[in-house]
Amino acid sequence: MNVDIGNALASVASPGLSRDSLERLDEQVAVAHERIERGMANEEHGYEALNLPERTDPDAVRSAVEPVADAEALITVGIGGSALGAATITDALADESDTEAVYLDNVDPEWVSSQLERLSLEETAINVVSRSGTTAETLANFLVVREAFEEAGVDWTERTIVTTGESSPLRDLSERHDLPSLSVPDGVPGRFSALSAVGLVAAELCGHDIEALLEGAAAERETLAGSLFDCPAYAYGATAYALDQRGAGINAMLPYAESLETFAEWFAQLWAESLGKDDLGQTPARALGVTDQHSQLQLYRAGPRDKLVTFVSPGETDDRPIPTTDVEDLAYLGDASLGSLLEAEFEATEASLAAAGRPNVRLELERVDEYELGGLLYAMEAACVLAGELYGVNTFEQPAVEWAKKATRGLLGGGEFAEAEAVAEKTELRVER
Ligand SMILES: O=P(O)(O)OC[C@H]1O[C@H](O)[C@H](O)[C@@H](O)[C@@H]1O
Repeated sequence: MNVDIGNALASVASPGLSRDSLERLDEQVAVAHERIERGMANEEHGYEALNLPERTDPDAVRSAVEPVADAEALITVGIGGSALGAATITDALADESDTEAVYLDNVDPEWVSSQLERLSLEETAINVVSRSGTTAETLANFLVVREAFEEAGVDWTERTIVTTGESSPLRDLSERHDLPSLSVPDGVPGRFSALSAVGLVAAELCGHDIEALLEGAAAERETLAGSLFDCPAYAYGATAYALDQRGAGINAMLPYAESLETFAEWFAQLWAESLGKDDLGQTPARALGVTDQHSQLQLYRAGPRDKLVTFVSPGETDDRPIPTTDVEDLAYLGDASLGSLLEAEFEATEASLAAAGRPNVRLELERVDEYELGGLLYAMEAACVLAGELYGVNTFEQPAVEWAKKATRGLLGGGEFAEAEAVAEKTELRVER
């Protein structure tokens, strides 16, 4: 992945950066890099995620998937970090696959039922993924899926893979039913686990080259260096952090490929859960080029000066010519293709933001394939770890999420009532029709 931070500089942007301020920040980047390398070398919690390109064993993934290799669909039952990495990969590469990847993360009953009703369950495999093995949504959806298989007369134990952490209730279940199981590696938080078995099971079953994903990530790992001017991932992380310090508290992620829409969702969890603590952090906003040019661009160019826009250029794509027409007003489209139109819109939008003094950064892929995608995921994780060091927060915890998790359990009678009572006692100000 390459990164162009030119449009984040003060000459064109406000709240922009100057080259001098980036050079001063680079001293902090050097210190942060040493800390990151030390954490990786000592396999410390969180930092260990940046070792995944060397640690992940593609053969273990392949043998777990083997019994269901002919499945027409794979239901991944998981949420947050246990679903979004895998979904980013299979959505980005969906065109190359005959196997449908379905993700049951939400517990919206109508949606879950509609998915189970439309799939042919005897041709479907299940991967239940939870690092903790205790997430209510995942366990509830798994129980529902299991029951649907039983009702359809399909032996779910023949079609289920379990991906979980070491001391998890799901591990006991996989042992009891002798299910193929994979580990969420120790020291790897869910949102940093895309390049472990968590992200790779669906990719493998859908026929993607998981080695190439890891190779792309390993190549990015090689670029980690003590200066933001030598390392694209750090250039991004440091620029995003520095712009936030100047008021760009929102980071709008704007990939210019339909296939990368889920990547923006994955990035949102990574950035929000990792950096949003101690009253600090930068709010990720999900967007899609060119669609959001026609819905959000007005705000990005002329609204509050509180945003960084991150463009993702997908590089080479299959193209499709635009047919010629004798309608005079449309003649300019005559020599164009959908691809060249998309590219022109991308450049025009970047320039329009820059001209209005709105900072933006461009992440460049050569194309959307396994290698480039592995590099992009790794680079964003490294960028996030660097940003966490610069903010001085604990990047790898998410204590604020736990409160609501416990309260939900409490409301359902599963203990931890202190939080549940707080929910029940909330102040109400209802306006009724
Ligand atoms: O993998 P699990 O333990 O089921 O966790 C799934 C998700 O749960 C919570 O919402 C955490 O905040 C996320 O970071 C995590 O990815």
